[in-house]
Amino acid sequence: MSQNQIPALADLVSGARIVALPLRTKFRGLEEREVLLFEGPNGWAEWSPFVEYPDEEAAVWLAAAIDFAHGNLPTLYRDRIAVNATLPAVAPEHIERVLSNFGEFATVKIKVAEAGQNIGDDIARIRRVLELYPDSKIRLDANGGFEISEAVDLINQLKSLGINIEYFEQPVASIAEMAELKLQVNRLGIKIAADESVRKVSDPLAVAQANAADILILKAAPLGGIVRALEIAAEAELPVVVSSALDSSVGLSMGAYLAAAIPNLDFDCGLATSALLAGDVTREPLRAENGFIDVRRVEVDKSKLEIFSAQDHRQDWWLERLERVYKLL
Ligand SMILES: O=C(O)CCC(=O)c1ccccc1C(=O)O
Ligand SMILES: [Mg+2]
Repeated sequence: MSQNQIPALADLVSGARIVALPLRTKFRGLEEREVLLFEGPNGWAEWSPFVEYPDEEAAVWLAAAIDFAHGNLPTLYRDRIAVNATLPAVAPEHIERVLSNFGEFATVKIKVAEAGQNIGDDIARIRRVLELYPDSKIRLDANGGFEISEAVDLINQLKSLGINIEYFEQPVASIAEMAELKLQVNRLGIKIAADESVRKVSDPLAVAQANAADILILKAAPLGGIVRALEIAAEAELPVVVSSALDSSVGLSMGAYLAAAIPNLDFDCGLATSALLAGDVTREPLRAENGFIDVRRVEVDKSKLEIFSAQDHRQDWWLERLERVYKLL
């Protein structure tokens, strides 16, 4: 981004709106999602690095948000995006309720490898989803939580149950483990997708160069924005899936623009997560309808900002974080 497209810090601070959105279901251990919103010439943008992220990482998310509010927008190839339902690592008895918020969908991403759970819990979750939605495609996401042997164990157990998966997202943590696991399971017809190995490493292309993934998950915010994410997609020469980070509809709109700007998009995208929120910042949320979300900007609603306004000390925390992180741009 060129310097002249970066707004002054004082303008960012005075225009910042900070909300704490309630979740319907705990996700990543969270019951509320804090996000900072601001408006630029293009419209609203969201800055919402998770609170534990260090400033250097949060700065990449800020560059992405500023670019979406102030920068040039890409050429778009489509005006709606096919999306998957996202199922947190809930117990089987909660699955029907959680998935009912997503409307119709063809694909479910199921979280596995949750701390404190075991592979039996994962299998039970997967089987319950297929009981409720026998025709849905299933993908798994372990957030790097498995050892290689555990991932292989889960894959083999699913095989013996006759359950096919579309792909397995970040089953293990490191690129070296991803490469080794991919070798083992590609033989069984299982594809490996990289998420953290793209967005939480110094070189987002390293996992592709190491032949350690079949698919890349691309998230606009942690990659520094739509332009950078598109470059990665073009250079990696792998199929990509655009996903999000439990954003408000404003953050999801950036994901929708990125997904719309990818020339070849063959998988459903992880952009239906507004269904996990019990509140949003707009009267017209980017909600999946019949398995698609629109590609459009989102208008923020003043009364929603008030209803979900974060507590004073959290506002202060975010504004101080913004001032520190801005200096890193
Ligand atoms: O990809 C999806 O289906 C939704 C987004 C998602 O799973 C997610 C949301 C917040 C933080 C991390 C992740 C993740 O993909 O690991
Ligand atoms: Mg993931």
